[in-house]
Amino acid sequence: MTAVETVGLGRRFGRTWALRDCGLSIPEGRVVALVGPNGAGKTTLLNLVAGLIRPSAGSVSRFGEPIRDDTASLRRVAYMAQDSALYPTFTVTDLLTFGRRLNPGWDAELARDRLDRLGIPSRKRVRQLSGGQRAQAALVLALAKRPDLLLLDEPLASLDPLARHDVMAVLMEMVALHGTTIILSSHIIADLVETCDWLVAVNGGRIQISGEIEELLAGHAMVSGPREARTLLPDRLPVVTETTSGRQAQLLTRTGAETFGPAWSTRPPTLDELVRGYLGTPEATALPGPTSVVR
Ligand SMILES: Nc1ncnc2c1ncn2[C@@H]1O[C@H](COP(=O)(O)OP(=O)(O)OP(=O)(O)O)[C@@H](O)[C@H]1O
Repeated sequence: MTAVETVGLGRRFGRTWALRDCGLSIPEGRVVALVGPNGAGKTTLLNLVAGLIRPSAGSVSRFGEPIRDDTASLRRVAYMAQDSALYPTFTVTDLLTFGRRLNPGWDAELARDRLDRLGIPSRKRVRQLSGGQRAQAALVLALAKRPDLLLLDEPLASLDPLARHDVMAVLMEMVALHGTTIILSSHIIADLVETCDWLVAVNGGRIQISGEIEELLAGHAMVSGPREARTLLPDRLPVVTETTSGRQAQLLTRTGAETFGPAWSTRPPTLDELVRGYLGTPEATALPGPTSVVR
């Protein structure tokens, strides 16, 4: 089953398109890394999938159904927004009471255990928590709802490295135990490598990549060799991006494990190299179709 499907999805603010022609099909049970530079359209996409804003064009469906405002549909989704707007005068206990009353499937044990483990005192008010503690509390609210689809907008941004690692482990547990589909945006690719198995890259309001990370890595190569041997590479090589450093040239290509003679070495890219290669070349795309061969 598809967890999220968008067809020709677009959202305009005034005359500016924040997101355009977005076609995505994300299978259930995936942990999706949503990446893109500042202002790319990531939050806009998450807001559309959460149903917080309406499309200016196209459509979104979750679990095969168009987004509706009814409680049954909303119950399946949790969204932790970037600014995790928690009521500042609420205590942590108030937040949990609020969560329990609003959500029939509320997992009180999960919420309590996690807050205890994080050492977040339940008597403290939201405004007395640190930025990282507030983010953790917001995440607890999202997790304890036990959603089928969990949307997280930069959940790791205010967390220290250990906390980031811990959050990713909790997300993995959610997927393993409940088959939750998770879409999380982040600027720190290293945090995503071990956990995410699907990549969506947005750039300038357009989707550049959407696919299984393993397949994407296997379908690309880092090709390195001496600059002066550049002419020995095939003319029609699908190059995503090319950099030179001293006498060395390095290309990210859509060629998989091909080899190009003794002067050139080929290896699969890392996730970071793949993402940087595409985001640095906004016109490149790894989506299927006639635009997929870059140059
Ligand atoms: N409510 C709004 N009114 C006007 N413009 C908006 C609004 N929300 C977003 N935009 C514009 O839409 C574009 C995409 O913004 P969005 O917040 O989706 O980007 P993002 O990828 O989440 O960025 P970041 O990584 O900086 O959080 C930007 O140009 C932004 O200025």
